[in-house]
Amino acid sequence: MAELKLTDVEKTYGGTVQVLRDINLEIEQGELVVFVGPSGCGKSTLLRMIAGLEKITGGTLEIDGQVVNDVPPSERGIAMVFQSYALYPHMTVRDNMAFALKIAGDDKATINAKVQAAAEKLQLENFLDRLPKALSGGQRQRVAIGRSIVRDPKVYLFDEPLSNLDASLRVATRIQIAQLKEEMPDSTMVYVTHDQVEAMTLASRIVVLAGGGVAQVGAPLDLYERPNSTFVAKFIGSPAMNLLGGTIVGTGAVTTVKTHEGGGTITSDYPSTEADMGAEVEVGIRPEDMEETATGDFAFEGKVAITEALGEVTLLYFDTDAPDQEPIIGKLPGIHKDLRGSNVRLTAAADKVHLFKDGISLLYRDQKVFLPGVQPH
Ligand SMILES: Nc1ncnc2c1ncn2[C@@H]1O[C@H](COP(=O)(O)OP(=O)(O)OP(=O)(O)O)[C@@H](O)[C@H]1O
Repeated sequence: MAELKLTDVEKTYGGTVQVLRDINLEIEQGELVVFVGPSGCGKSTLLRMIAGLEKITGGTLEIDGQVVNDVPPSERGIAMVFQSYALYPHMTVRDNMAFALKIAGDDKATINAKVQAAAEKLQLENFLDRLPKALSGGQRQRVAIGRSIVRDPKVYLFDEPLSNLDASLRVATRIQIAQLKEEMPDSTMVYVTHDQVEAMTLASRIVVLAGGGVAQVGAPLDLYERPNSTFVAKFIGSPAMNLLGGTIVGTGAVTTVKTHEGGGTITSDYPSTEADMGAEVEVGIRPEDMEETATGDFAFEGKVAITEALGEVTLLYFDTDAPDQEPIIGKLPGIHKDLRGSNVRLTAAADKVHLFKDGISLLYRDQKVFLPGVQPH
Protein backbone atom coordinates (compact mmCIF):
# COMPACT_ATOMS: atom_id res chain seq x y z
CA MET A 1 0.00 0.00 0.00
CA ALA A 2 1.28 3.42 -0.91
CA GLU A 3 2.13 5.55 2.09
CA LEU A 4 0.83 8.60 0.23
CA LYS A 5 -1.68 8.45 -2.58
CA LEU A 6 -2.96 11.47 -4.47
CA THR A 7 -5.86 10.88 -6.85
CA ASP A 8 -7.01 13.61 -9.25
CA VAL A 9 -5.95 16.21 -6.72
CA GLU A 10 -6.57 19.80 -7.65
CA LYS A 11 -6.27 23.21 -6.05
CA THR A 12 -8.36 26.23 -6.90
CA TYR A 13 -8.02 29.48 -4.98
CA GLY A 14 -11.12 31.60 -4.48
CA GLY A 15 -13.21 29.28 -6.67
CA THR A 16 -11.60 30.50 -9.90
CA VAL A 17 -7.78 30.46 -9.88
CA GLN A 18 -6.74 26.88 -10.58
CA VAL A 19 -3.09 26.32 -9.67
CA LEU A 20 -2.96 22.49 -9.69
CA ARG A 21 -5.00 19.86 -11.53
CA ASP A 22 -4.98 16.12 -12.28
CA ILE A 23 -2.28 15.34 -9.75
CA ASN A 24 -2.00 11.55 -9.53
CA LEU A 25 0.90 10.24 -7.50
CA GLU A 26 1.69 7.23 -5.37
CA ILE A 27 4.57 7.49 -2.94
CA GLU A 28 5.71 4.24 -1.32
CA GLN A 29 7.05 3.82 2.18
CA GLY A 30 10.78 4.57 2.30
CA GLU A 31 10.84 6.82 -0.75
CA LEU A 32 12.33 10.29 -0.81
CA VAL A 33 10.36 12.11 -3.49
CA VAL A 34 11.45 15.58 -4.57
CA PHE A 35 9.10 18.13 -6.15
CA VAL A 36 10.82 20.50 -8.57
CA GLY A 37 9.46 22.98 -11.08
CA PRO A 38 9.55 26.63 -12.10
CA SER A 39 8.70 29.29 -9.54
CA GLY A 40 4.96 29.50 -8.93
CA CYS A 41 4.16 26.04 -10.35
CA GLY A 42 2.53 24.92 -7.10
CA LYS A 43 5.24 22.88 -5.36
CA SER A 44 4.68 24.43 -1.95
CA THR A 45 0.92 24.40 -2.38
CA LEU A 46 0.99 20.64 -3.04
CA LEU A 47 3.22 20.02 -0.03
CA ARG A 48 0.97 22.16 2.16
CA MET A 49 -2.08 20.23 0.98
CA ILE A 50 -0.39 16.98 2.03
CA ALA A 51 0.41 18.58 5.40
CA GLY A 52 -3.18 19.75 5.81
CA LEU A 53 -2.21 23.43 5.90
CA GLU A 54 -4.04 24.08 2.63
CA LYS A 55 -7.49 22.79 1.71
CA ILE A 56 -7.72 20.23 -1.09
CA THR A 57 -10.39 21.55 -3.47
CA GLY A 58 -10.72 18.40 -5.60
CA GLY A 59 -9.64 14.74 -5.58
CA THR A 60 -8.46 12.67 -2.64
CA LEU A 61 -5.35 12.37 -0.52
CA GLU A 62 -4.71 9.11 1.28
CA ILE A 63 -2.05 8.55 3.94
CA ASP A 64 -1.46 4.91 4.80
CA GLY A 65 -4.75 3.90 3.15
CA GLN A 66 -6.93 6.50 4.92
CA VAL A 67 -8.53 9.41 3.10
CA VAL A 68 -7.33 12.44 5.05
CA ASN A 69 -8.78 15.35 3.05
CA ASP A 70 -10.64 16.57 6.12
CA VAL A 71 -8.26 15.32 8.82
CA PRO A 72 -6.49 18.15 10.71
CA PRO A 73 -2.70 18.45 10.31
CA SER A 74 -1.94 17.24 13.83
CA GLU A 75 -3.76 13.95 13.21
CA ARG A 76 -2.19 13.08 9.85
CA GLY A 77 1.03 11.54 11.19
CA ILE A 78 3.16 13.96 9.22
CA ALA A 79 5.93 16.36 10.26
CA MET A 80 6.92 19.41 8.28
CA VAL A 81 10.35 21.06 8.21
CA PHE A 82 10.31 24.63 6.95
CA GLN A 83 12.97 26.78 5.35
CA SER A 84 12.71 29.20 8.28
CA TYR A 85 13.40 26.54 11.01
CA ALA A 86 10.57 27.88 13.21
CA LEU A 87 12.43 27.13 16.47
CA TYR A 88 11.37 28.61 19.82
CA PRO A 89 14.17 31.15 20.49
CA HIS A 90 13.93 31.08 24.30
CA MET A 91 14.13 27.28 24.55
CA THR A 92 17.28 25.15 24.44
CA VAL A 93 17.85 22.67 21.66
CA ARG A 94 16.74 19.91 24.05
CA ASP A 95 13.50 21.69 24.93
CA ASN A 96 12.78 22.57 21.32
CA MET A 97 13.13 18.93 20.38
CA ALA A 98 11.12 17.73 23.40
CA PHE A 99 8.30 20.24 23.04
CA ALA A 100 5.82 18.20 20.96
CA LEU A 101 6.41 15.13 23.13
CA LYS A 102 5.69 17.11 26.32
CA ILE A 103 2.48 18.42 24.79
CA ALA A 104 1.55 14.85 23.83
CA GLY A 105 2.05 13.87 27.49
CA ASP A 106 4.96 11.44 27.08
CA ASP A 107 6.84 10.58 30.29
CA LYS A 108 10.21 12.14 31.03
CA ALA A 109 12.30 9.01 30.43
CA THR A 110 10.68 8.40 27.03
CA ILE A 111 11.20 12.03 26.05
CA ASN A 112 14.86 11.96 27.09
CA ALA A 113 15.52 8.75 25.19
CA LYS A 114 13.85 10.04 22.02
CA VAL A 115 15.64 13.40 22.14
CA GLN A 116 18.97 11.68 22.77
CA ALA A 117 18.48 9.27 19.87
CA ALA A 118 17.52 12.07 17.48
CA ALA A 119 20.46 14.22 18.65
CA GLU A 120 22.84 11.36 17.92
CA LYS A 121 21.44 10.87 14.43
CA LEU A 122 21.90 14.57 13.73
CA GLN A 123 25.24 15.08 15.51
CA LEU A 124 23.63 17.49 17.94
CA GLU A 125 24.61 15.79 21.23
CA ASN A 126 27.03 18.58 22.13
CA PHE A 127 24.53 21.35 21.51
CA LEU A 128 21.53 20.15 23.52
CA ASP A 129 21.84 22.88 26.16
CA ARG A 130 22.38 25.78 23.77
CA LEU A 131 19.80 28.28 22.64
CA PRO A 132 19.07 28.49 18.89
CA LYS A 133 20.85 31.84 18.61
CA ALA A 134 24.13 30.12 19.55
CA LEU A 135 23.89 27.73 16.59
CA SER A 136 24.82 28.01 12.93
CA GLY A 137 22.06 27.97 10.31
CA GLY A 138 22.84 24.36 9.44
CA GLN A 139 22.70 23.31 13.11
CA ARG A 140 19.37 25.12 13.55
CA GLN A 141 17.94 23.30 10.58
CA ARG A 142 19.13 20.01 12.08
CA VAL A 143 17.30 20.89 15.31
CA ALA A 144 14.19 21.54 13.24
CA ILE A 145 14.61 18.12 11.64
CA GLY A 146 15.23 16.59 15.10
CA ARG A 147 11.95 18.03 16.31
CA SER A 148 10.26 15.99 13.58
CA ILE A 149 12.23 12.81 14.16
CA VAL A 150 11.27 12.52 17.85
CA ARG A 151 7.61 12.35 16.82
CA ASP A 152 8.33 9.37 14.53
CA PRO A 153 5.92 10.57 11.83
CA LYS A 154 4.65 8.45 8.93
CA VAL A 155 5.77 11.09 6.45
CA TYR A 156 8.31 13.91 6.63
CA LEU A 157 7.66 16.98 4.51
CA PHE A 158 10.53 19.36 3.73
CA ASP A 159 9.79 22.77 2.22
CA GLU A 160 13.09 24.09 0.81
CA PRO A 161 14.88 23.31 4.09
CA LEU A 162 18.32 24.41 2.89
CA SER A 163 17.51 27.58 1.01
CA ASN A 164 18.45 29.92 3.89
CA LEU A 165 21.93 28.44 4.20
CA ASP A 166 25.07 29.69 2.48
CA ALA A 167 26.66 27.54 -0.20
CA SER A 168 29.08 25.49 1.90
CA LEU A 169 26.62 24.85 4.74
CA ARG A 170 24.07 23.86 2.15
CA VAL A 171 26.34 21.16 0.80
CA ALA A 172 27.21 19.90 4.29
CA THR A 173 23.56 19.84 5.42
CA ARG A 174 22.47 18.17 2.17
CA ILE A 175 24.94 15.38 2.81
CA GLN A 176 23.67 15.05 6.40
CA ILE A 177 20.10 14.73 5.12
CA ALA A 178 21.23 12.02 2.68
CA GLN A 179 22.94 10.15 5.55
CA LEU A 180 19.91 10.59 7.78
CA LYS A 181 17.68 9.09 5.08
CA GLU A 182 20.03 6.11 4.86
CA GLU A 183 19.76 5.62 8.61
CA MET A 184 15.97 5.75 8.39
CA PRO A 185 15.29 3.62 5.30
CA ASP A 186 11.62 3.08 6.16
CA SER A 187 10.73 6.73 6.59
CA THR A 188 8.91 8.43 3.75
CA MET A 189 9.99 11.92 2.76
CA VAL A 190 8.64 14.52 0.38
CA TYR A 191 10.99 17.38 -0.35
CA VAL A 192 10.48 20.63 -2.26
CA THR A 193 13.49 22.41 -3.70
CA HIS A 194 14.68 24.82 -6.37
CA ASP A 195 18.10 23.24 -6.29
CA GLN A 196 18.90 20.76 -9.05
CA VAL A 197 21.78 19.20 -7.15
CA GLU A 198 19.57 18.56 -4.11
CA ALA A 199 16.94 17.00 -6.36
CA MET A 200 19.41 14.84 -8.28
CA THR A 201 21.35 13.63 -5.23
CA LEU A 202 18.62 13.16 -2.62
CA ALA A 203 15.65 11.89 -4.59
CA SER A 204 14.65 8.32 -5.16
CA ARG A 205 12.15 9.86 -7.59
CA ILE A 206 11.69 13.39 -8.88
CA VAL A 207 8.30 14.86 -9.71
CA VAL A 208 8.61 17.70 -12.23
CA LEU A 209 5.66 20.05 -11.76
CA ALA A 210 4.88 22.73 -14.30
CA GLY A 211 1.90 24.61 -15.62
CA GLY A 212 -0.30 23.23 -12.82
CA GLY A 213 0.34 19.58 -13.66
CA VAL A 214 2.89 16.77 -13.48
CA ALA A 215 5.27 16.98 -16.45
CA GLN A 216 7.22 13.79 -15.63
CA VAL A 217 7.95 11.48 -12.70
CA GLY A 218 11.04 9.32 -12.56
CA ALA A 219 14.35 8.43 -10.97
CA PRO A 220 16.79 11.35 -11.30
CA LEU A 221 18.95 9.72 -13.95
CA ASP A 222 15.88 8.56 -15.90
CA LEU A 223 14.75 12.16 -16.19
CA TYR A 224 18.24 13.23 -17.17
CA GLU A 225 18.75 10.47 -19.73
CA ARG A 226 15.20 10.10 -21.08
CA PRO A 227 13.22 13.33 -20.65
CA ASN A 228 9.71 12.91 -22.08
CA SER A 229 9.45 16.45 -23.44
CA THR A 230 11.55 19.44 -24.41
CA PHE A 231 10.26 21.06 -21.22
CA VAL A 232 11.76 18.41 -18.91
CA ALA A 233 14.84 18.18 -21.14
CA LYS A 234 15.54 21.89 -20.59
CA PHE A 235 14.52 21.89 -16.93
CA ILE A 236 16.75 19.02 -15.73
CA GLY A 237 20.48 19.66 -16.23
CA SER A 238 22.64 22.75 -16.15
CA PRO A 239 23.54 24.38 -18.48
CA ALA A 240 20.30 23.35 -20.17
CA MET A 241 20.12 20.88 -23.04
CA ASN A 242 20.69 22.45 -26.47
CA LEU A 243 17.77 22.13 -28.88
CA LEU A 244 18.47 22.38 -32.60
CA GLY A 245 15.83 22.38 -35.32
CA GLY A 246 16.23 19.61 -37.88
CA THR A 247 14.65 17.39 -40.53
CA ILE A 248 14.60 13.60 -40.39
CA VAL A 249 16.52 12.24 -43.39
CA GLY A 250 16.99 8.61 -42.34
CA THR A 251 14.60 6.34 -40.38
CA GLY A 252 14.71 2.92 -38.76
CA ALA A 253 16.33 1.49 -35.64
CA VAL A 254 18.38 4.69 -35.55
CA THR A 255 17.34 8.06 -36.92
CA THR A 256 19.40 10.52 -38.93
CA VAL A 257 18.63 14.22 -38.82
CA LYS A 258 19.93 17.14 -40.83
CA THR A 259 20.12 20.13 -38.54
CA HIS A 260 19.14 23.63 -39.65
CA GLU A 261 21.49 25.81 -37.62
CA GLY A 262 25.06 25.14 -38.49
CA GLY A 263 24.00 22.57 -41.11
CA GLY A 264 25.23 19.22 -39.85
CA THR A 265 23.93 15.67 -40.00
CA ILE A 266 23.71 13.59 -36.85
CA THR A 267 22.44 10.14 -35.91
CA SER A 268 20.37 9.34 -32.84
CA ASP A 269 19.70 5.97 -31.20
CA TYR A 270 16.02 6.95 -30.99
CA PRO A 271 14.07 4.74 -33.43
CA SER A 272 11.64 6.13 -36.01
CA THR A 273 9.30 4.82 -38.70
CA GLU A 274 9.18 5.45 -42.45
CA ALA A 275 6.29 7.82 -41.82
CA ASP A 276 8.73 10.09 -40.00
CA MET A 277 10.82 10.70 -43.10
CA GLY A 278 11.00 14.44 -43.74
CA ALA A 279 9.46 15.34 -40.35
CA GLU A 280 10.60 18.46 -38.54
CA VAL A 281 12.07 17.64 -35.12
CA GLU A 282 14.14 19.15 -32.38
CA VAL A 283 17.49 17.56 -31.74
CA GLY A 284 18.48 17.71 -28.07
CA ILE A 285 22.12 17.45 -27.01
CA ARG A 286 23.39 18.30 -23.56
CA PRO A 287 26.41 20.64 -23.45
CA GLU A 288 28.40 17.98 -21.61
CA ASP A 289 27.69 15.43 -24.38
CA MET A 290 29.03 17.69 -27.14
CA GLU A 291 32.44 16.77 -28.50
CA GLU A 292 34.66 18.74 -30.81
CA THR A 293 35.30 17.08 -34.16
CA ALA A 294 37.24 17.92 -37.31
CA THR A 295 35.98 15.05 -39.46
CA GLY A 296 32.80 12.98 -39.85
CA ASP A 297 29.22 13.73 -38.84
CA PHE A 298 28.50 16.72 -36.68
CA ALA A 299 25.42 18.31 -35.15
CA PHE A 300 26.43 21.91 -35.31
CA GLU A 301 29.13 24.16 -36.66
CA GLY A 302 29.48 27.73 -35.51
CA LYS A 303 31.67 30.56 -34.32
CA VAL A 304 32.48 30.59 -30.62
CA ALA A 305 31.25 33.96 -29.30
CA ILE A 306 32.25 33.58 -25.65
CA THR A 307 34.30 31.10 -23.63
CA GLU A 308 34.01 30.53 -19.89
CA ALA A 309 36.94 28.57 -18.51
CA LEU A 310 35.84 27.06 -15.19
CA GLY A 311 39.01 25.12 -14.51
CA GLU A 312 38.10 21.53 -15.17
CA VAL A 313 35.80 22.44 -18.11
CA THR A 314 35.28 25.27 -20.57
CA LEU A 315 31.84 26.42 -21.69
CA LEU A 316 31.65 27.53 -25.32
CA TYR A 317 28.78 29.85 -26.29
CA PHE A 318 28.05 29.93 -30.02
CA ASP A 319 26.57 32.68 -32.12
CA THR A 320 23.34 31.46 -33.65
CA ASP A 321 21.70 32.73 -36.85
CA ALA A 322 18.14 32.80 -35.56
CA PRO A 323 17.55 35.93 -33.40
CA ASP A 324 15.19 34.18 -30.99
CA GLN A 325 17.39 31.09 -30.60
CA GLU A 326 19.08 30.65 -27.24
CA PRO A 327 22.87 30.26 -27.51
CA ILE A 328 24.16 26.80 -28.30
CA ILE A 329 26.49 25.73 -25.50
CA GLY A 330 29.28 23.21 -25.58
CA LYS A 331 31.08 22.00 -22.44
CA LEU A 332 34.52 20.62 -23.16
CA PRO A 333 36.92 19.13 -20.64
CA GLY A 334 40.00 21.26 -19.97
CA ILE A 335 40.77 24.88 -20.74
CA HIS A 336 39.96 26.19 -24.23
CA LYS A 337 39.99 30.00 -24.04
CA ASP A 338 41.82 30.02 -27.37
CA LEU A 339 38.67 28.81 -29.17
CA ARG A 340 37.01 32.20 -28.84
CA GLY A 341 36.32 33.59 -32.32
CA SER A 342 37.09 30.34 -34.11
CA ASN A 343 34.82 28.00 -36.01
CA VAL A 344 34.14 24.76 -34.18
CA ARG A 345 32.21 21.66 -35.17
CA LEU A 346 30.41 19.81 -32.41
CA THR A 347 29.18 16.27 -32.54
CA ALA A 348 27.74 13.75 -30.04
CA ALA A 349 27.51 9.98 -29.73
CA ALA A 350 24.23 8.55 -31.07
CA ASP A 351 23.13 7.46 -27.59
CA LYS A 352 23.40 11.08 -26.40
CA VAL A 353 21.24 12.57 -29.15
CA HIS A 354 17.59 13.11 -28.11
CA LEU A 355 14.78 13.70 -30.61
CA PHE A 356 11.52 15.56 -29.98
CA LYS A 357 8.54 16.12 -32.26
CA ASP A 358 5.99 18.77 -31.29
CA GLY A 359 7.75 19.01 -27.92
CA ILE A 360 7.40 15.27 -27.11
CA SER A 361 10.26 12.78 -27.10
CA LEU A 362 10.05 10.16 -29.89
CA LEU A 363 10.54 7.57 -27.12
CA TYR A 364 7.31 8.69 -25.39
CA ARG A 365 4.99 9.33 -28.27
CA ASP A 366 2.72 6.39 -27.42
CA GLN A 367 2.26 7.72 -23.89
CA LYS A 368 0.26 10.55 -22.43
CA VAL A 369 2.68 13.44 -21.92
CA PHE A 370 1.62 16.62 -20.14
CA LEU A 371 3.10 19.63 -21.90
CA PRO A 372 3.05 22.67 -19.66
CA GLY A 373 2.24 25.92 -21.39
CA VAL A 374 5.06 27.65 -19.54
CA GLN A 375 8.74 27.80 -20.30
CA PRO A 376 11.26 26.72 -17.69
CA HIS A 377 13.67 29.31 -16.40
N1 LIG B 1 -3.72 32.32 -1.21
C1 LIG B 1 -3.57 32.33 -2.54
N2 LIG B 1 -4.49 32.86 -3.37
C2 LIG B 1 -4.33 32.85 -4.71
N3 LIG B 1 -3.27 32.32 -5.34
C3 LIG B 1 -2.32 31.78 -4.58
C4 LIG B 1 -2.40 31.73 -3.15
N4 LIG B 1 -1.29 31.11 -2.67
C5 LIG B 1 -0.55 30.78 -3.76
N5 LIG B 1 -1.16 31.17 -4.90
C6 LIG B 1 -0.66 30.97 -6.28
O1 LIG B 1 -0.51 29.60 -6.47
C7 LIG B 1 0.60 29.35 -7.34
C8 LIG B 1 1.51 28.31 -6.73
O2 LIG B 1 2.21 28.86 -5.62
P1 LIG B 1 3.30 28.01 -4.82
O3 LIG B 1 3.83 28.87 -3.74
O4 LIG B 1 2.74 26.70 -4.45
O5 LIG B 1 4.40 27.82 -5.95
P2 LIG B 1 5.86 27.25 -5.81
O6 LIG B 1 6.05 26.33 -6.97
O7 LIG B 1 6.10 26.70 -4.47
O8 LIG B 1 6.70 28.57 -6.04
P3 LIG B 1 8.16 28.96 -5.54
O9 LIG B 1 9.08 28.01 -6.21
O10 LIG B 1 8.32 30.35 -6.07
O11 LIG B 1 8.16 28.89 -4.05
C9 LIG B 1 1.27 30.68 -7.59
O12 LIG B 1 0.89 31.16 -8.86
C10 LIG B 1 0.71 31.55 -6.49
O13 LIG B 1 0.63 32.89 -6.93
